[in-house]
Amino acid sequence: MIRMALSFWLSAAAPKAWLGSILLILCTGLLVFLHMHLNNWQVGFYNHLQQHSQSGFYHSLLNFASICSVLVITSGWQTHFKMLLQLRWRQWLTTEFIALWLHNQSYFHMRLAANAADNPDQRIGEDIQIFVSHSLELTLGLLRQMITLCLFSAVLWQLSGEVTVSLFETEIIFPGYLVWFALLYSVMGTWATMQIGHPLMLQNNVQQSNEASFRYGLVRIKEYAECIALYKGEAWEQCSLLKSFSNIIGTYLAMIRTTRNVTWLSTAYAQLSTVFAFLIASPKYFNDELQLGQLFEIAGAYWYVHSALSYIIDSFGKIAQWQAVKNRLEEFYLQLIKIPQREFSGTTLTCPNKLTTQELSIKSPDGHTLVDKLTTEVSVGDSLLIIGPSGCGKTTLLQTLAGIWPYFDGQIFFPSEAVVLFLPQKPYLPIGTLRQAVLYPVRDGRVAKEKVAEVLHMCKLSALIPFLDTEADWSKSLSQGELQRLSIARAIVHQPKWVFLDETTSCIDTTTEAEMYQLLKKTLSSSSLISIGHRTSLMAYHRRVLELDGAGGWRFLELGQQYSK
Ligand SMILES: Nc1ncnc2c1ncn2[C@@H]1O[C@H](COP(=O)(O)OP(=O)(O)OP(=O)(O)O)[C@@H](O)[C@H]1O
Repeated sequence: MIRMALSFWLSAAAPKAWLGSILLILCTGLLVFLHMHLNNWQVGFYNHLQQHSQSGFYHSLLNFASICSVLVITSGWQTHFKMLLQLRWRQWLTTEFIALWLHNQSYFHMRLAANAADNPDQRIGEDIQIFVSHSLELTLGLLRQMITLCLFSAVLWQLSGEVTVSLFETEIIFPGYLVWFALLYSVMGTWATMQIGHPLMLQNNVQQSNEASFRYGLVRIKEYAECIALYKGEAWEQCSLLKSFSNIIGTYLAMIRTTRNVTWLSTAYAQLSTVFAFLIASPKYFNDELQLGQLFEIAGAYWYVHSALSYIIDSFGKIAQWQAVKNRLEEFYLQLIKIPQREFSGTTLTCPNKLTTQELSIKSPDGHTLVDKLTTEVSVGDSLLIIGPSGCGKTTLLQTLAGIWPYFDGQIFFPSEAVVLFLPQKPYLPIGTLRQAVLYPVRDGRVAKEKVAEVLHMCKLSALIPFLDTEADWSKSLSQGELQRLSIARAIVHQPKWVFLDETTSCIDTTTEAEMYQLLKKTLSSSSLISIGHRTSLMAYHRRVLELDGAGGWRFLELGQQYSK
């Protein structure tokens, strides 16, 4: 995941990425340098105070003002460059993930996969944003602390001088003893924090999933508002939502406990460290080896070295959250790049003017055989009706022909170079104008408005013509029958050479259904028609009928033979 995310700096957006990064690093380095100046400034300031030098005091304040003004301006620019780089990185990463998700119909295949990554919407929408912002914040923080550590360790080493410890009549000299104290103190603190705080990483991961599931539950109520209202299922939905929310509460309570323990440790650690430097440097001060200004300079340098070394402790919450979203994105990314490489035993080849299957066997995800060794051929202009009991695999057969169902053996020769249109069982309309809905999935407006209006009129949808340019979520306001007739209008507008209809007229009365099929036959006279349906009346519009029995068996019915199911 990290390697994938870092390829932003090698992508087409690399010039902007590098420019932003360099400016950000320069600002960060300059800020540390200015903080070092401020620490050094303390020497003169406190010494002037100690010596009651008023002119020296004012001179120090003037110096302070000039350092601070550069610091303020640099801080502003650092924030600006950081946010800009965050935005560009997120934009690039989101575009990559959307492309991967939609590429090779991975969004569909992922639904079939066992242990598929949950809530891809949250992973693309929110996890990427957190990943990018935390990655930048943590990297910049690390960089800042490393520069701080290098600069201030040198200062502290010089200021510490040497201490001599007598051990068994041997004198041991420790140079830079304050640096060693800071190192020891921080290593102990970091180790203790990791011990206490490590559950936070897993808890963050679980909480991201809980939040996503809860949000999904809320969205489903919006989506299925009509069904829930008709069933009066409010109590059930409320119970289900509260149950989902109780998972959030449970994990959050565990997070509160872990965070409280980490806070106890980190606060005690930070408070102790403020007096620690004074404590170890004070003997020299009381022996008049140091002035007050120098004592403050040592304490300041110690504080910077100590805070650089305590980076993991200070950023622990952020690191835990970053780790959680990184894992979630990694899991999602691995599934997305593996799906197109999955091994299928069946093959689909291109063949002009003919749809052929050779020994085509289709299985359900749990291994149940739906169709066994189907061999058939449909020529251009021909028509075929597929029938069979509910759940026998009719839709799955169509999905296999369309190339989106992976569990099949045998060979399919599919006329994919010709214009092919699948009208699925559940009509789908994108959010937009009614004209866009009819033209879907074509985006451009090559088809004239008058032509679309004429087709709507043919499909008995004249009442919708005035709304052709009205934007709405049309699938919410149209009836199921209207949606199905709109699908037929779509087929007429696109003029496919092959049209597959999966129970496309199941919600339409038989008289209108007959009219729609006659219309299709007339307007798509040279096209092949492959339909799925339960009504025997549909047989009249197809030359052949294929019956599936759901246990793998299949047969072609003779014309006029009664459908027994
Ligand atoms: N995404 C899926 N995951 C698991 N099982 C599935 C999936 N899609 C279909 N199936 C199973 O495959 C079998 C065939 O389903 P399919 O939708 O093809 O039946 P059908 O004949 O079209 O039914 P109907 O006439 O009711 O629409 C069913 O048992 C169904 O549960």
